[in-house]
Amino acid sequence: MIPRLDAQALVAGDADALAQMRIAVEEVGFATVYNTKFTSARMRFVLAAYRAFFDLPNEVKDRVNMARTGSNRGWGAPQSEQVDPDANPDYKEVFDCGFTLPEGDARAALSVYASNHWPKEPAGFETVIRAYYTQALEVARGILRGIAMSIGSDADFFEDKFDCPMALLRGNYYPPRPDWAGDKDFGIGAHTDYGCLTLLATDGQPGLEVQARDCGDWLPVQAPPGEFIINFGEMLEMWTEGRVVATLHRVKGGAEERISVPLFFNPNVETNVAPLGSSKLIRAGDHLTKRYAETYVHLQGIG
Ligand SMILES: O=C(O)CCC(=O)C(=O)O
Ligand SMILES: [Fe+2]
Repeated sequence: MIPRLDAQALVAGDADALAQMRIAVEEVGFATVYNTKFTSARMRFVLAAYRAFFDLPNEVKDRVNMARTGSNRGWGAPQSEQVDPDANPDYKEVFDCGFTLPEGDARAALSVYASNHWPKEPAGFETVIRAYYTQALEVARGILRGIAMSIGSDADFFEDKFDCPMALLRGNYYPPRPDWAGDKDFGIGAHTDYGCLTLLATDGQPGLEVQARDCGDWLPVQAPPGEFIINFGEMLEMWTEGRVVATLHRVKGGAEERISVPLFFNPNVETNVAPLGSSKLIRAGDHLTKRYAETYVHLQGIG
């Protein structure tokens, strides 16, 4: 069973919500979350902006193709990412944007803080997506407070490690599963997310499957617009000495097209995500750069 959490109760430190979060982080690796500040109408508006972008002809989207850059901002065409080395490149397409550092911050030279590539059309796309980015970061910060409390840490343990987060906001567009697709073809192949917390909005279409940790079965997970799916990534698993679990998930895809919008809430580049209490150093930026270089086809071999 995937826990279903009340976001506001969680942020307020409500004991039941924290107990459920603890099950989510330690046993399941996933949860769904309701009662955030996002209404279903607001989320439909954001999803519609992504849909309008993905509906453009490929020649138009190609003007912001990330493949011509050394980073991951802009459009990623179908087959531009291979999250599972044992599967074929994913048949989804994506649009990625990231964090803008304060003026003059020297970290702007790093690819994990690369400048965004905004398309000129659809009209208003940049404004809508930037506003969502800012609001989604706030929701993710609140959930991270809840995670910290649920595992017995200070509520603000993560705060200063996420003030300039390498947070990546993605729109995923899954066309109907192509008729040529075989056993090794996925909308997105089986993977764990690279960072700490993923806040995932979807258009309500089914498609996401999560691998049950006990029996290995693939369980469907769904949330309507206005509710979110959350999961925990590799950095948080390392950082908490395996107490928080990063769980495999995938999208095989079905007869209907589908849009999902994950916010990958990754910490500041310099954060040490080595197991707490160990004397090791694992820089968050190094882990993220390595995983990007493994999975984005145009970055393979870089990093
Ligand atoms: O589309 C989904 O539901 C999941 C997407 C996902 O796992 C990802 O983008 O990392
Ligand atoms: Fe994922």
